[in-house]
Amino acid sequence: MSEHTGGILSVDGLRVDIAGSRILQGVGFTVPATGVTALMGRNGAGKTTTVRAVLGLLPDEGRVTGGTVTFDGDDITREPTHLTVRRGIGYAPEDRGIFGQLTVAENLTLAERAGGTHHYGLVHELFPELRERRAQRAGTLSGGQQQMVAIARTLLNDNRLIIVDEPTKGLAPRVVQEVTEVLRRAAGRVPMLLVEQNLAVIRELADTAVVLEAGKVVHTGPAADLLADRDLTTTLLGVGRAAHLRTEQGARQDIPQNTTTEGSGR
Ligand SMILES: Nc1ncnc2c1ncn2[C@@H]1O[C@H](COP(=O)(O)OP(=O)(O)OP(=O)(O)O)[C@@H](O)[C@H]1O
Repeated sequence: MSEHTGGILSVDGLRVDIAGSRILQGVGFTVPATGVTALMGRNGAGKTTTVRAVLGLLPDEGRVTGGTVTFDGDDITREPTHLTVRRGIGYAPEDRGIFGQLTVAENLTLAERAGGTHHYGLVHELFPELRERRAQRAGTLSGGQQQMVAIARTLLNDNRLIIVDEPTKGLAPRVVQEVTEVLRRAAGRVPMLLVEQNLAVIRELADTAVVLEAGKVVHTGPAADLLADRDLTTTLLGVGRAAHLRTEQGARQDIPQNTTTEGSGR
């Protein structure tokens, strides 16, 4: 765990252009070295672009045109992805990034980072289901189980931060609940930057909230304070009273679908 007082990850004045358009307009926030930091914002606000810029994974037509990204005190702006990842950053992308034709065990083996320790004991302690299903093809797992594989892949290596992009997007409420539990187990072991729009998930997991709007940070603070302020969540996230009520009443039993993204199934 980092001793760096400024947080494990700092993004400062980050500007990103994609295909000639300015997508990030000077994004700045710090991810504390403990707990879950939620990166929130409406569709198209720039959440995925932010995490992809941090990881050096912008599309070919995208580039960082200003600002800095610092990990554990080191400047990693524009660093090649393989070097950034080796510093100890795990990433579960929005599409989960798992290989459907391969087994659970093969998916984990492929995630092993060369030269490091591989924490199979931890993965199987947190997710015993994956040991039971090690011979099953990942593509035949449920959505919740697939997300478990994606998170397990990040915990397998010596990571000091894991970044998880919209793990509940498009999932049915019951599966959202399963994925929330998976994330909770992971968050007990390593700090997490969680891109998420579902307020019930944020309420369950997040310590800190960072809200993006049109490529800028428009709010940073304790997640509980943001969720307690209905006017603010309505203004920043466009969520109405109904979402709040569902979140408050059903956070444990029946977490609602994404507040701004409808979806169903896996
Ligand atoms: N490859 C690309 N080419 C052109 N524009 C892009 C590209 N990738 C992202 N953008 C634009 O950048 C903006 C931010 O997109 P981004 O995916 O970062 O938002 P987001 O907050 O993650 O949204 P969502 O919740 O819908 O995933 C959007 O307007 C999007 O259209």
